[in-house]
Amino acid sequence: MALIRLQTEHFRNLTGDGVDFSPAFNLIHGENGSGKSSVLEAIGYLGLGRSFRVHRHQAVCCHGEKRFTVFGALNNGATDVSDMVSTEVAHRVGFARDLADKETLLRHNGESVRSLSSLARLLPVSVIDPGVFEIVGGSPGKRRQFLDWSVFHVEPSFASLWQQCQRVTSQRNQALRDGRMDDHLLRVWDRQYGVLAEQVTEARQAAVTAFQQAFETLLEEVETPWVDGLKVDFYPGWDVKQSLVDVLMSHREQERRMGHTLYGPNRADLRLRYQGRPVAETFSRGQQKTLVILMKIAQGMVLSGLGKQVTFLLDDINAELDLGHRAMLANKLHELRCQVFMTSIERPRPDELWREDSLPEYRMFHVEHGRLTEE
Ligand SMILES: Nc1ncnc2c1ncn2[C@@H]1O[C@H](COP(=O)(O)OP(=O)(O)OP(=O)(O)O)[C@@H](O)[C@H]1O
Repeated sequence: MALIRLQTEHFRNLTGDGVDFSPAFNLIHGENGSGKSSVLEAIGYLGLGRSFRVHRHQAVCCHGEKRFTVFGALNNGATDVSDMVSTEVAHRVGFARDLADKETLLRHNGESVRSLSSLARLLPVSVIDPGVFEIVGGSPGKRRQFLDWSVFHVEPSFASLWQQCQRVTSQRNQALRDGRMDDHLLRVWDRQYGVLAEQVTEARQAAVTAFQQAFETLLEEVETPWVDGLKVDFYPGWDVKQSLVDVLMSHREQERRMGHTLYGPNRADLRLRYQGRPVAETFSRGQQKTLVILMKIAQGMVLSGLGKQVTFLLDDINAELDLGHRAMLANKLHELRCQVFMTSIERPRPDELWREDSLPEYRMFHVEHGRLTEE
């Protein structure tokens, strides 16, 4: 599905006029501080239920207002190229947040919805902003987030499984910190944690395998000098030659000393290495950004194989990327037949990104003082 209409109320500096989008490419340009990232952030709310820039809803609510809303209309998704550009509305979705009573209201086709994941399933949103560098050089948690995004979209029941696993982890942590807790009770938590950990890891492993296949195919197609020697490996959070329960037993004292769980899916990671060294230590900024965008495109390929269309939010495409890399990525996104929102300060030149005979369907927008208008 693709977002074909957006309307906001009291969202940052956006004036909120309804705007129609292309189900393919949307190129948005405007000066610093005009509202480009805010447009992407508002779209992100419909697919993520939160901001991808800040932790608190309060920050995105227009100064002086107490409530903000984001409404979107989605088409019915792409089963072939002609469907992909369909502008017929199939779903109406909404997100509203009241700051005073701290209440979130979610709507789908006029009805209230309780869980965020039902909105997220409709609009899989993949964000490419300055935060992507954390996927390479940040904590393992950032890479788990990256991985779990595709696990969730491949297997939607993963969200509640992961929630249960996190609940048991925090109860177990509490038990580890509580010196009076006897070993018998801790073993009960271990067993529960072990069962959930196996299920989480199985779902993650399946997603990683599908991702690795897509990523390899993609790397074979692109001409980047660093393609050979690049490895993305999944570490489940413990050495799976042993059962997690055994690992926990043999590290009981260490975990008691630290006061939290040291092994299991909450420690999983994706290890990115180039010629045996961490990518974060060897790749330039431009190479890191290219790598993460390719990884996200590979996730998009996996979802596309399941009949789901990803909406990519690419904030400031020009930063760190030369024209050659921008064009390569724009072409790959075009081949994927996904929806893309791309921002830049300068007006983009489609003829620089795509050859004339392979120009995608696109719309061009300008943002000025929070007002988004089609050119
Ligand atoms: N809660 C808010 N209420 C009103 N205005 C806000 C709020 N938060 C941010 N702004 C303003 O909204 C404007 C748009 O910010 P945004 O980050 O979207 O700009 P941008 O076009 O992406 O800029 P840049 O090119 O510098 O990244 C800024 O001028 C900012 O000061």
